[in-house]
Amino acid sequence: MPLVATGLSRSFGKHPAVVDASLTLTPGTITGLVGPNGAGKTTLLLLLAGLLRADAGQVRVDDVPADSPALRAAVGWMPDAFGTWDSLTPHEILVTFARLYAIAPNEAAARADELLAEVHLSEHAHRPASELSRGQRQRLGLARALVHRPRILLLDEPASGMDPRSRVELRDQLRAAADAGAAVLVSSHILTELEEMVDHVVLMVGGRTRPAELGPPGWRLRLAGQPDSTAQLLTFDDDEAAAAHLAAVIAAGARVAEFTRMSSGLEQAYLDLHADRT
Ligand SMILES: Nc1ncnc2c1ncn2[C@@H]1O[C@H](COP(=O)(O)OP(=O)(O)OP(=O)(O)O)[C@@H](O)[C@H]1O
Repeated sequence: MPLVATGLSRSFGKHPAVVDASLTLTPGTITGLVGPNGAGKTTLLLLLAGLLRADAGQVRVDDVPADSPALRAAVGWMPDAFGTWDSLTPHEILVTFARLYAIAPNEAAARADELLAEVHLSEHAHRPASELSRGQRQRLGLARALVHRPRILLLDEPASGMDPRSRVELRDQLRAAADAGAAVLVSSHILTELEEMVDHVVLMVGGRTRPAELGPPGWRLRLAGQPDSTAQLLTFDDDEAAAAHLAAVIAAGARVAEFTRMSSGLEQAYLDLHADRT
């Protein structure tokens, strides 16, 4: 278990932003962090990254209490908006961060080239970062987070501002990081997208964490000529079971006009939070 957080709390003045939050990040898995605006997700990510001090609770990595410098060396952190040094180029920015993580100069330059190719910014490698679009900045932020091959990867709304192709690539990049042994935590409001990306979900509401119990996904089946309101809602354990049911319905002579995978278990779990946005 590389990262176990227990009882983390943090207030800003009298306002409790994170209250007794606990979670475990396991190597090789991607965990989603989901909650309404103001739920405390960013504050929790900052506590986990060692970038904000907790009022109470602790973070242990490999069962050793993680003090901030040790934690920061193990963590790759991608904020929701990546602020660049605009007078530097993306290549210089990545080399600078690599050097801060004590990567040797030659290796740092090679790693920067490799990551810029991976996030499709090679063309921009040697132009000022001020020329990057918002989505391109996000991709540079991802490269920055990966530069030292962190064992723990924390990403705050990484897909925001990215175009659809970049989002698909992001999903593949996070899976590759997990397959290489990283423990990944990613916050997002885009539940369908998140569900395709993650292995587990932690819900957050009012500063508190709770594990999400996701039901099986639902399918909607509508026959030709049926009004929308009479469509059947069905649940299946997996795609195979859904496909078998569809085949049987058609074989029995039904004229199926629509067979659609519906809102995910995650979306329902989120709506069940009944949470007020703050
Ligand atoms: N630096 C700060 N000073 C004062 N209050 C803060 C500060 N940072 C966050 N808060 C408050 O703490 C609460 C949690 O904020 P946080 O940014 O962690 O939420 P979030 O879940 O990331 O929200 P969003 O989905 O909108 O990004 C909010 O009520 C916010 O107003």
